[in-house]
Amino acid sequence: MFRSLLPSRSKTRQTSSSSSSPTNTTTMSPVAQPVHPTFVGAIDQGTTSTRFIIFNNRGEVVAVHQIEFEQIYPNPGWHEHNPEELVSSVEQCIDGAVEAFEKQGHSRDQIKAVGITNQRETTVVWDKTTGKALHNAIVWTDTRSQDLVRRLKHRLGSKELTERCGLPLSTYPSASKLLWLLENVPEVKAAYDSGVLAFGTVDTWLAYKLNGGTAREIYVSDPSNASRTMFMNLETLDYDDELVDWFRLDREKIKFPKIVRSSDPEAYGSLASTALKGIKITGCLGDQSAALVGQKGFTPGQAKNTYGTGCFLLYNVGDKPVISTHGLLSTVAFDFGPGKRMYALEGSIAVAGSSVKFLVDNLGFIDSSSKLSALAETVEDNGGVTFVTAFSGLFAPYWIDDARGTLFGITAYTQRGHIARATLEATCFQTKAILDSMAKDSGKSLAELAVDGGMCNSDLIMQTQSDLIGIPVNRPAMRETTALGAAIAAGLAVGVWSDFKELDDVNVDGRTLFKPQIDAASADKQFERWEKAVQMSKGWAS
Ligand SMILES: Nc1ncnc2c1ncn2[C@@H]1O[C@H](COP(=O)(O)OP(=O)(O)O)[C@@H](O)[C@H]1O
Ligand SMILES: O=P(O)(O)OC[C@H](O)CO
Repeated sequence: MFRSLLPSRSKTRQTSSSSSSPTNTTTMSPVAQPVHPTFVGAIDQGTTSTRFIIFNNRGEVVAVHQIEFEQIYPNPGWHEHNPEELVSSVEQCIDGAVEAFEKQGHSRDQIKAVGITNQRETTVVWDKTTGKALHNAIVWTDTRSQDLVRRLKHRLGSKELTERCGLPLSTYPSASKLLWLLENVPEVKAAYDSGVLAFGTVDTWLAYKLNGGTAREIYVSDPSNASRTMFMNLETLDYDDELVDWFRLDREKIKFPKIVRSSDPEAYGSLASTALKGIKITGCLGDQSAALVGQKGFTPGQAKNTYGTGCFLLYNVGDKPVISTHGLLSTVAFDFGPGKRMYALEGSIAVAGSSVKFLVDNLGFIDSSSKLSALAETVEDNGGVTFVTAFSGLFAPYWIDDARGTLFGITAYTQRGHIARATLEATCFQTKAILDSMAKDSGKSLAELAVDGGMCNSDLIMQTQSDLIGIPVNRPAMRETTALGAAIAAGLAVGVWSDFKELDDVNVDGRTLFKPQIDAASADKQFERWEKAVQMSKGWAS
């Protein structure tokens, strides 16, 4: 039953070329000048890769180091990461980026603070007396808790959970992953019974380990991460005893991280090792919140859609949570202190860039993600093919846990290009469904969609998206918005920026606007077909 904590198999390749492709790279750009003497570092620990990026105080990327790490799929629907490898990938990225930074003539003490942003919900458990992980991290996409969730749905009060924590009972949040570990892994249960079990999302694990683990015992999380567990009350931004009790967990036996602000000069400690030893960690945001901050979505009504491994649309709804009645999540956008705490409505798509990687790694259609568009452009349209990429069931707005990936419309006419097109369209269709739900929940329609994330490098995907939703799609030139958000959170805590206003000029140049090129009637017709396919994909994993 137990997966061993496998040794690192990550590869690091260094190059001096400037590239935004998701390979293992160190990038040096000539933007930093002596007139901008302060810098902020950002750890971006995503689902498929880790990056450390050093920004100057104009929000420009000065140095990057990126490493892809091992994806562990022990069984169908299971997805794990080695927690030690996540930490070592961060450490290597810090060292690699600092090396590139110093080669440009800068000194590491010009880096004033470091922020963390991370894949959310992914669950790590460790022994607080040894600091050692007790199991591989269970990744947010993992569906092994499906049966457990079905059982929980029969428990009295299951329908009321969402009002308090903003999330639906599903395999996605951390709660069901933690319960699965307690039910299925004797070491985890033994640690719980003897009161030494520590639980955390990836932010907590990284802050703990980067501070030196048991030496300093930093156990913290920010509200944008803690709001993904199902244990946090959205109003109080603290753990809700009734929620924890509902999951039948004993707070005496399990160490939950303290929930602190997303930007804080002291709470997150400092780096105990690496080239930046002694530098404070002063910002922390779940990656989707960080992207909203990096797009400067500080005011209600602003939204962004991030096309990474999954795809996540966050819409700033203001300083009060809005509970969706149309399949969206309610979450904390960020907490930068009084008057600067915002909530978001979220549309979560489990499979986006991972469907592209599926064509590359599993089916060998192409040899890199960046070639998907070229393959899709070998044909004029999808040739009647629809791909419901429900590898982890379907998340928002459908929440169909027994759907699985299904290809519709295959004929002898179908070419690889048609399947490539259907793959990229799937994320765009699901985004359209989410925007429709958002309009129903908020009573407003978006005028424009700000985008980022690896998949947005494809012009074809962005054009398809704009065509299907009928509004312009606005893509920044600097696409590292997630890391920028973490840097902003960290920089605000130490005065690199004193308020949001100072960020007005950050990341505004060189944006590309994709405008709709098809009429609404043909977009609607395509969308109807997608909705039909979604309904037909139900029930496969029941
Ligand atoms: N040009 C491209 N076209 C389509 N997909 C791409 C392209 N470049 C990267 N991707 C996809 O983007 C994803 C990586 O995006 P990224 O934002 O780094 O994700 P994460 O933060 O989840 O690790 C990968 O799944 C990859 O397949
Ligand atoms: O790795 P990403 O960028 O797809 O983001 C993962 C999310 O945080 C999961 O909720």
